[in-house]
Amino acid sequence: MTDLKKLLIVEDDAGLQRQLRWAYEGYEIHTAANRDEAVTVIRAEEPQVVTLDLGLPPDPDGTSEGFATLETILQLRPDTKVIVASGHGAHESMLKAISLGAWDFYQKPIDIDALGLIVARAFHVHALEAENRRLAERAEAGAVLGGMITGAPEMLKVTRTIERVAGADVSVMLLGASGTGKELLARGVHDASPRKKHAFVAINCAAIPETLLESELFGHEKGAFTGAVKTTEGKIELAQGGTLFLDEIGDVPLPLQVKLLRFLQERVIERIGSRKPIAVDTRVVCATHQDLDAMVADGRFREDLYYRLAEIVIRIPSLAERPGDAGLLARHFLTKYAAAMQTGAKSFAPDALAAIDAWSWPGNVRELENRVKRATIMAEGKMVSAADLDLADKADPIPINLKAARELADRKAIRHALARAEGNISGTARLLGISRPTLYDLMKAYDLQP
Ligand SMILES: Nc1ncnc2c1ncn2[C@@H]1O[C@H](COP(=O)(O)OP(=O)(O)OP(=O)(O)O)[C@@H](O)[C@H]1O
Repeated sequence: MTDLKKLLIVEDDAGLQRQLRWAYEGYEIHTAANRDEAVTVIRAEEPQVVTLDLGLPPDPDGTSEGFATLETILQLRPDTKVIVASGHGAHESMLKAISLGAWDFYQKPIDIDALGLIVARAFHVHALEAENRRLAERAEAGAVLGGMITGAPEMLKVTRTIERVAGADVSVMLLGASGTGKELLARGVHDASPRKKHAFVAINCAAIPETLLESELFGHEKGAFTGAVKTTEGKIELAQGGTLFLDEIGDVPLPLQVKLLRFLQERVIERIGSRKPIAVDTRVVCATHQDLDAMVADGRFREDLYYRLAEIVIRIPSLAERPGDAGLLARHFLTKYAAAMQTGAKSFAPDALAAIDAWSWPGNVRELENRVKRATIMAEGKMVSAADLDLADKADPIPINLKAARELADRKAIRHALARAEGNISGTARLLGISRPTLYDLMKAYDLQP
């Protein structure tokens, strides 16, 4: 929406309409003499403020058409500030108008100066509300949980869950595909917890050879094995007081699972080559992209360890399951890498945006970050193209069409409701929250059978 202040005057008296039109300065004025004209202006111009005469044709001496117009305006643009005018002594009509959502009222005959003040205040409040909404949207769609960029409700739900569980000293298991941000979220758990002043220690159990993993985790004494030239603390010990993040927990071999379980039960470790127990107070967060339930079922992962690690289980949606996030993250990474590498790339060309939206992102955020980083270097001008992202020809040829999307959603909901109501039309309409005639119309339009 533009910042231009647009005022719609709905008034059927041509003389009064003219008088009002010239009474204001600094606004773009539109006029309407009846409901239809008002609706046309609301749709086309989206005025922030409307003055509405309740006595409109075909009921110029009553209020019915005025109220109907008020309701239509608020249905179309609920944020519009509607100031209602009515004849002297029409106290009840005013109260009704306010209860229907009008912002303010004034009584005829019109006092131009007083009305001018009400209109100016309405614009002011509208601007404040719009700014508030913008700020709230930015906060929602921006960085959450220190550094997580998301605007997707699916992911915001995850971050809120994490914020809630961070304070309780429970173990957290993050399940999600590679590159979905599990490590970032594990860090989020740590940063939002009372342990944040202590260390966050991460170890990727899949990246370390089996033979070294035990020593990495538990540490070793000097001379414990060939090559152990000095005593070394393990990652568990290093996370004393803080948080230990065990990435790819599904890759821990069974013998080491036993040792991990013992640590989680007794909260003590022994370095390799030592019998001295060392008490360690650390919170464990783990993650995996594997199906741990299946691994437990066929004996590849210990069930008792699973329950120790999974006091809270959080599933991280893939990037494809978070509509809109790919574009948001792409812009974030473009800004970041263009600044870091001092390139001229500033924005995405339309074909790049379409490709980003349509691509399925099998490698999730990591893939997106890599593609944008590469594209920032490859782009020749200010615009990053789909080819720079190596996504040319990969955009979905189906254009986004809201009508088609709505029809699909309608069909799905009606089919579900019909199934639940066992084909009963009244029951189906009730479940859907619509009237029977509306349901009949929709079923006819979509050619659906009960
Ligand atoms: N929502 C996000 N906002 C900003 N950066 C993100 C987001 N999600 C992931 N990243 C970045 O994407 C990269 C991959 O994320 P991360 O390492 O947390 O994923 P992962 O799920 O732990 O991956 P893997 O399972 O492969 O270890 C990192 O550079 C991370 O900073």
